Amino acid sequence: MSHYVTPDLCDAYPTVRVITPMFKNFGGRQSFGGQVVTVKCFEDNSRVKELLATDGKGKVLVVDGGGSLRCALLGDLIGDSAVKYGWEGVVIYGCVRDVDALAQLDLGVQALAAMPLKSVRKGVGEVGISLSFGGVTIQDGEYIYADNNGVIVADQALSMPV
Ligand SMILES: O=C([O-])CC(=O)C(=O)O
Repeated sequence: MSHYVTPDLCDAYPTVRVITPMFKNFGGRQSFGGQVVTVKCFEDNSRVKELLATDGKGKVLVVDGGGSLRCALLGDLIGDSAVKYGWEGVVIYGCVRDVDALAQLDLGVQALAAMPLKSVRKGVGEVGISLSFGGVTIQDGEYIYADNNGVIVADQALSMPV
């Protein structure tokens, strides 16, 4: 696990794309980053559950949940699965629940808010497509870095300046 400081990355790589500040840290990792896997789903976390039960080493799942504040797309059970499968973290343009448990996990989690209701699971959602939220477009396979200062996207892997 690498430690990333997004202000230092922004200074070192002026072309990074900075997502509009709106995410909060809910995970046990204060800083995380990796190669992006994209998923777009609205109030249905079927794809999130499936993906976080596949190998995630070096990867961050980026979920465009349409900004819905009406249900959570991730909780402690799916969070446990993400840890088991080696994911670096999850960035959710939407909500999470079981936040006290998420805070104990060796996983980065950034989302808009906590929400106690679960989502439906009807198998609806698209994987690997281009996402746009927070003023930024994110492609599957790009790189994302997050800490308590913000969330940034780059088309190449970044390393901390020495
Ligand atoms: O099961 C869900 O839909 C979300 C959740 O609460 C969990 O991951 O524990």
